Amino acid sequence: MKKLKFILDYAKPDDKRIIAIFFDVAIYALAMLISPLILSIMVDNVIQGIPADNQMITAILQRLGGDAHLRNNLWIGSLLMLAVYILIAFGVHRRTINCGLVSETFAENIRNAVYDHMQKLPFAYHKQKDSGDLLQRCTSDIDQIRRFLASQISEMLYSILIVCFAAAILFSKHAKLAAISVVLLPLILIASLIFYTKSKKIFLDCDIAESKMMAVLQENLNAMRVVKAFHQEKVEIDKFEEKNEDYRVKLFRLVNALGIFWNISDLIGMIQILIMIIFGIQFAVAQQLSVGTFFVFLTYISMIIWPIRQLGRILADMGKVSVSVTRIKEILDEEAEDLEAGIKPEIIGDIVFDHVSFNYEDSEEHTLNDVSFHIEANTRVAIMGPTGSGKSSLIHLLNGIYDYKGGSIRIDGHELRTISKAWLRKKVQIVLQEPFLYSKTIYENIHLAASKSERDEIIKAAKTASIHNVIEEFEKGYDTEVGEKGVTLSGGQKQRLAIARSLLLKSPIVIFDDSLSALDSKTDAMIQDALNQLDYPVTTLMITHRINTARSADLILVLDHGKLIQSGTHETLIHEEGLYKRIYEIQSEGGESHGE
Ligand SMILES: Nc1ncnc2c1ncn2[C@@H]1O[C@H](COP(=O)(O)OP(=O)(O)OP(=O)(O)O)[C@@H](O)[C@H]1O
Repeated sequence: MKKLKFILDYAKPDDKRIIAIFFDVAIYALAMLISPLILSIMVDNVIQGIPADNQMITAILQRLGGDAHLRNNLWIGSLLMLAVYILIAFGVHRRTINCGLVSETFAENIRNAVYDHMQKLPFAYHKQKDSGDLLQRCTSDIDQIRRFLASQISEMLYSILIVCFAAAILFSKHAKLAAISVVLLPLILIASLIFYTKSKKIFLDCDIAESKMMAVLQENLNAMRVVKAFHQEKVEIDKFEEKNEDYRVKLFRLVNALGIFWNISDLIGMIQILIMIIFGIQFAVAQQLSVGTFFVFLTYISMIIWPIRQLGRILADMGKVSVSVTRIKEILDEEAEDLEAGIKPEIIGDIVFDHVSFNYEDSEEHTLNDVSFHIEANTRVAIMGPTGSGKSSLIHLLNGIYDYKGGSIRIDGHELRTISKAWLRKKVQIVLQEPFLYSKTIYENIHLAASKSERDEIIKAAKTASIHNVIEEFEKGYDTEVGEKGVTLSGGQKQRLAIARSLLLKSPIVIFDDSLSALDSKTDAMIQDALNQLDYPVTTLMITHRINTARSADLILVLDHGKLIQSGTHETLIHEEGLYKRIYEIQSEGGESHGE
């Protein structure tokens, strides 16, 4: 019931639309039931001249000019049949449109709701979740419900109307033959229910096999660079073929099971029709049944068998819809981040870490352990340390992507947790090591977060990031498309574009997450000079493995295993026994240690 309410909440069908669907299905079912009746009247009462045993039929025949007139003008009967067929087409057409409107409205609303909600979920949620699974929930699961709304619900209604009315008409015409005509139908119903209950696992296996195949495909497309670099084409092809083969086998099992079910139910259905024909002929010979009524029996029984065979299918689909609703609800039930809650103070950029500790949800160990330091506003800080020492984790605490577990982080004296996340993320910019660029123009990519910026501000930011000259060399300059549709930028060019994008916001705190790593020393130095000459105060934090980048910093923080093991300036640290001095010595000898 809750799940139905969930579907209706998003489908938002108004009462008029629901009434219209009932009306369309009723017209369709009625017309389907009337057409064999007209044929039967034509055969019995018009062509054979047998008097009608029903007052209403007699009255209608008389209104149309009487049996003799109709016999001489058979086109009148044909015209009536045509009108009924037009009614059937009208009912089906209207039903498709109205059900389509409800199902498509549902799909659009739920897609928007899920997408909207996913944007507001914390980064930690996205990090934990498999993106392929999320994608499947947003596409296949929604489509499963959409298809059910588009066809199965009206089909169910149609089946109920047809089965009830056809059975009632048959029993009113010839109760004995009617009873004989439905004697095997419970068998078909039972076969259908058993089949769809038993085959649930086969359906599920198919879905799982398909999603595994899609996961390999998705991973392969994302990792194409690694595949090529390590010559893994053959391994990848084998991996895909294995999953594809598994999917084919599961699908074949399903097709096979479906084939067996359809054949068995076809056979029972045909035996049922045969039984009806044998008894019907006997009743006809005994003058207890007219040819027209016999024809009505034949048509109605075929019409009843189909919905009964389908019932199991509809129930199985209802099971799948229920699973899909649960999977979509799981996303929507996740608690969204309240980005606006909190204070919005002016920020200059004074940062204090006071005995800060942090660990990820899925990890018991401290990623950062009792880290304390003070960064004065408008200074430049280098963060160094071996890989996995906690550098990136530390900076992600600073813009509220993750929440610290112990201690206190204060920006300009304000406890970080009390500051609105939306506000904080405007004030603390992170330039990632591997920045993401949209498939848009260079201009739009830089312009992204600071939509109000003028063109000259964009050019100024690009100059500071030492990318302006490169952009100018492209034929379309700032209007050059990047990504899938356009030029491919080098790692260093992407980093510089991302730096320009971040600088445009003029945030008081800018963090470079090893985002100068793909630049040569000359460009690195040029950017640092430009940063020193910014016409507004900015506190800069740079994660780096290079002594050359760190040496001019006002403060160098050295992390190891989540602890702050050294802090000071280049001059003090090279005279102190420790990791910094070792890295310095190795890099001075000509090599570049990456802090290992
Ligand atoms: N999302 C996550 N969930 C669980 N553990 C994580 C997550 N991200 C990082 N870690 C773990 O936290 C520790 C610190 O990682 P972090 O990325 O902060 O190190 P780092 O110093 O920036 O390393 P690198 O120089 O290689 O980027 C590592 O042991 C890492 O495996």
